[in-house]
Amino acid sequence: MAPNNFLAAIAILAATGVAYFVLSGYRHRARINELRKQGFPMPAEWSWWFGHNLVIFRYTKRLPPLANVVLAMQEMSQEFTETEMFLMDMWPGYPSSIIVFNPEACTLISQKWNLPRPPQSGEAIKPIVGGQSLVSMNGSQWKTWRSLLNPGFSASNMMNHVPFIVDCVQVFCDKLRESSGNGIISLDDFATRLTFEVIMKVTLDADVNYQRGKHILPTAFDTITKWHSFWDVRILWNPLRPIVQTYNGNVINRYVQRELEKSFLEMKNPKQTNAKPAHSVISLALEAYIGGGQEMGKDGQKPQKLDKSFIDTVTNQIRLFLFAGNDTTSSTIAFAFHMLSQHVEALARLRQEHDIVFGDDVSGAAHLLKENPTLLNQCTYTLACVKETLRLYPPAANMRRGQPGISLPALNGQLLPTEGFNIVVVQQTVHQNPRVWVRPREFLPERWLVGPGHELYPPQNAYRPFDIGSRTCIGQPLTLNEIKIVLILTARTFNVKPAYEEWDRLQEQKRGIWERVAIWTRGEGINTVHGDRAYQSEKAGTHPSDGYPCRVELVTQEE
Ligand code: HEM
Repeated sequence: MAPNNFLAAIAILAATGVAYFVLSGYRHRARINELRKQGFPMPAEWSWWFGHNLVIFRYTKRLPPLANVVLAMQEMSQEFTETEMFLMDMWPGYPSSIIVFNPEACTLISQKWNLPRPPQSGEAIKPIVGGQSLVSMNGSQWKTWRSLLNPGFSASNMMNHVPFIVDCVQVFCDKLRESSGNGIISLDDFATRLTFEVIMKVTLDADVNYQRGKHILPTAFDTITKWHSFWDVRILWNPLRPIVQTYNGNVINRYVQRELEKSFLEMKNPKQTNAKPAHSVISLALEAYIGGGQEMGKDGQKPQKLDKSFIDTVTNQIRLFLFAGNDTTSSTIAFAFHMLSQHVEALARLRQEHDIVFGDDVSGAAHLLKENPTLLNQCTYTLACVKETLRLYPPAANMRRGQPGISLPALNGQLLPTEGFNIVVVQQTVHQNPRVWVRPREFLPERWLVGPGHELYPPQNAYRPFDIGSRTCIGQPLTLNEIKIVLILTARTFNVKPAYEEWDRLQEQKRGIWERVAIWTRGEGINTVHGDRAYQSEKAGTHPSDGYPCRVELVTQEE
């Protein structure tokens, strides 16, 4: 092709692309404008050029710079108490979404209609997970994989993991003990290392000793999540991001696939390899793959080797578990410590429960738990503290795709068409909806122990940190066991006190000249959300700000 023709072809292609973009943008905004005129609830400040993107900016500016975007959504929700849902036109950066905090509508979305997940729920975590996984699958593909992976996460299988989790938490305790009286630590970092160790064992049966040292897999994983954001364009548009994430993704894939081949070999030749009983997620999924001719094997024959598409998808699933099992649980552990540090009466009652269930000898609890994991079920107040922490600091949102012919009933009776929109359930707002929750912003574990009829009794369907329905979080039993074990083995030994004031002073001293000038001209920024310095910040999921700097002290005999 002559150079002139080539340039002309490029110009035509570019002009067609621009025309298509302008036309679809016009069509999109025209539809929103029409809905706006019809009274579809949405922020009043909307424009043909920017949709509602400037509104988000206005709200995020009222929060600390690293506050999670869900906190801005929660603030916005206060303007929509009549409908308990509203539309945000975020095109072209993100599909326009109906933000929902009405518990009754949530039951329709996840339970009654079980709406599909939108493509964005997979795309948003693709750099972390690598490709198709449970989170992005829908229909029969999701069903097949979910039933293959369910056994590994069943409540009964989780009991098999209790002794190992206890061992990991004991290392966590040793580290806290070494830190006591020794300066500020990042509790989020300690908890992240613990939960990574646990999830590696639960999914791959691998001992990585990450709390004490380095390991190639969590290091690669940590690099990927540090280069990840669900919304921050400073990270998302960094040209180096895909290179760093692909390189580290390949490191993880190679590791997971080696483990997969090893388990497959052990399973095919149990006598030769002296294989132990299978408890890990990967072993149980392989067992179903080898044994279950109906779904994964060919013609009912036991497969002799793993096929490529199975290997690739199972690798993505494992990467998903490593991410979800680590990020959400570690932040919840840090927030649970935070809540107990602020509510001494709850901490006292928690300790009392542990005295009753495990006896006065604090050092004996680990052994008792390993011998009899069902003791966990007797710790009802401990569970109540975990539930209340998850109510106030839920780490995950729920996203679904609207469908033709499906309309959401708003609180005021309006019917809102969902076709073409994503639906985002912001758990923070559902969990603190003052219409249905009594004293919504207070940490009150006792609400989980009172009976129906009591004013604190939790309203139906308004508590959904793991969401409800067939797509409920697969990791719920693991999470609850793990955090309960952490509290049982730490609460009577350590006092954890937030050290934000000291931390902020240290950061102030480290400021360079330009930073000081900038602060002198525009003033100190906001660093709390509703008075909470440990607000949910942006680090892949919703972690406590600045990694929860704190000091650890040993509990004295008088306490
Ligand atoms: C505090 C801890 C956790 C919270 C609050 C949480 C929350 C959630 C939520 C809200 C969903 C969406 C459900 C829906 O769309 O209906 C979900 C799904 C999921 N979670 Fe979790 N999660 C946690 C821990 C874990 C752990 C430990 C794992 C795995 C090791 C895990 C794996 C998953 C998976 C695979 C899904 C997708 C399930 C499906 O679509 O079938 N999560 N989680």
